Amino acid sequence: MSESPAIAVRGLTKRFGARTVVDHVDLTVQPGRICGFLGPNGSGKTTTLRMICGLLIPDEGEGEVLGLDLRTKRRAIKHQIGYMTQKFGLFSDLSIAENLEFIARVYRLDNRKARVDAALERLGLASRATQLAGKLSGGWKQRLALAAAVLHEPKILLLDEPTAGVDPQARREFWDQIHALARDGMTVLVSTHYMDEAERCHEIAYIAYGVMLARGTTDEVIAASGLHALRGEGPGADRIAAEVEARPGVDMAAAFGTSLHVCGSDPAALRRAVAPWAERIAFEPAAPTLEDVFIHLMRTATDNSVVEAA
Ligand SMILES: Nc1ncnc2c1ncn2[C@@H]1O[C@H](COP(=O)(O)OP(=O)(O)OP(=O)(O)O)[C@@H](O)[C@H]1O
Repeated sequence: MSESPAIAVRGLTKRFGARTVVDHVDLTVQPGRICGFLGPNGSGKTTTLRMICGLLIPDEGEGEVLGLDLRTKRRAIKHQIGYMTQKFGLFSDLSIAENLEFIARVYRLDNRKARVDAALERLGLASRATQLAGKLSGGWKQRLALAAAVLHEPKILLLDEPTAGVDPQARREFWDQIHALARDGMTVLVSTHYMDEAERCHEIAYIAYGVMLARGTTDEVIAASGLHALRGEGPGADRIAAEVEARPGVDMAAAFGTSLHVCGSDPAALRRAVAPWAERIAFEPAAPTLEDVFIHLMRTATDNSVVEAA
């Protein structure tokens, strides 16, 4: 397919004072794709997303968003962005429909009734339209926030940790909605700390301390990490994580239930590391997880926040 990318940015950089919080980030995302941003707290995920969407001016870098020049067409780009922030404001004593109507009026949208009805329908809110927003559970509130973010039918949706504190069922339903929007052609950028959410993205970008360290589908990111893992089962396997992790060749070891998950870059060194326990604990090759990769990347990245403290 020769479709132009929804987002194609190069060398995006942002500094706050002496500190570079986003350092020459490149990113290309095709239309209708869901791209997840992961990384430690304060790593520049939100700042990167906000620059890409024209909400923040980069200090360096260039690119096109929806075919528009990021440096000169930020206003036009912003009009085509829907942004759901970590904290969204709802009027708790207005109903779901009234909240959406209010937002439509504030943003001076045309065809307000049709837009509100379409958003209610699209996000499965129609049957609850008259319910007061203040009485909604966390999951439904997120859904209302999502409806508000897409009311103007943006081409790009920006979600900043959209399901923090929401239960697994509501999270799953929320993500079904995100996929439905992407199927209709919306490009979605989402920051998250949840592995299950990362796995629901078409592709992910891992940013640590402003630098993009990994990019691709989850399988590609895991394969590119070069990590290997072992799973240990046997008496006391869940109690030796700290000892195993202290051995050379082990990146990390953690108990999962009664078993032990061990991971590192060199399979032979991993085997040597667990040899002292091999008589009572059976170690079998296991698939490294996305979490293994992220922890590995985080530990090998340089924390630039110390500059700030200096
Ligand atoms: N307007 C600002 N002025 C100064 N520093 C800022 C500003 N906005 C963000 N920062 C700093 O830049 C760094 C990156 O912040 P950002 O919110 O992009 O990180 P993040 O990866 O989204 O973090 P989290 O996962 O905690 O949401 C942080 O140290 C933050 O304190």
